Amino acid sequence: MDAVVQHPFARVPIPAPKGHQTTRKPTREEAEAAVRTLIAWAGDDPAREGLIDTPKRVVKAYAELFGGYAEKAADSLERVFEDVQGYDDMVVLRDIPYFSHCEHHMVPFYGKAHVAYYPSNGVVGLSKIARVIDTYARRLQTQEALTAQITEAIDEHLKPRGVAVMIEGEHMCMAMRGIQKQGVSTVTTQFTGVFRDDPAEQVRFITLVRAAHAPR
Ligand SMILES: Nc1nc2c(ncn2[C@@H]2O[C@H](COP(=O)(O)OP(=O)(O)OP(=O)(O)O)[C@@H](O)[C@H]2O)c(=O)[nH]1
Repeated sequence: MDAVVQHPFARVPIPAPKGHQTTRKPTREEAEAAVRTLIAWAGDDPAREGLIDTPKRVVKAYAELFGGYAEKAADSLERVFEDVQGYDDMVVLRDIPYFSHCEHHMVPFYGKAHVAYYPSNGVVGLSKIARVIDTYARRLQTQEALTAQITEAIDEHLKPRGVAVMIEGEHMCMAMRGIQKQGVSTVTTQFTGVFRDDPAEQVRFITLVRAAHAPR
């Protein structure tokens, strides 16, 4: 059997060709060869003109689409603004777009994320919340794990009085293949602190999120 490598960011061992070291990330050339194999397996000719550079492009695209493995949410949440001049109510960011890939089929799911927290030790820059979402979305995910990881990162690093995260997603693995149901929206939520303990806080969060979608 081929040796197995444990990529530092991978959750499962990656089969490696014989003779390779056992603890390294596959090279760009190996990744490109894997794309050529998939093209041929799908039934096309990886050597034809239109496809000749495709493995390079795919690997470059993967570096971007899965760039979240090389990032830490903590880095985005490091800088806290403590002087918020008396503000201690809910901060809500709604309709943050995200793109991710399901870990089952490696096809996209995407939609909107809504995040709220009650500051206790200060606030973070608004863009940093969106960065945390991207750090986790740009990995192989389930929507549930994505929701939990975003919630946990904000809770752990900001230590607010509570965090609420709601994610809406359409999964291409359900729309383009398999059951082929288009337009299905999956909604996941996770709450900590006051949001978890007080259902009225959940209602307030959901009301504020929904207000964005109310007809004008
Ligand atoms: N809970 C959850 N399931 C997901 C997510 N993304 C994809 N799935 C589901 O993962 C399941 C994988 O099921 P399997 O039976 O192992 O794979 P499959 O034969 O391709 O299943 P079908 O999609 O039903 O054709 C499917 O039901 C997908 O809809 C996600 O984010 N969360």
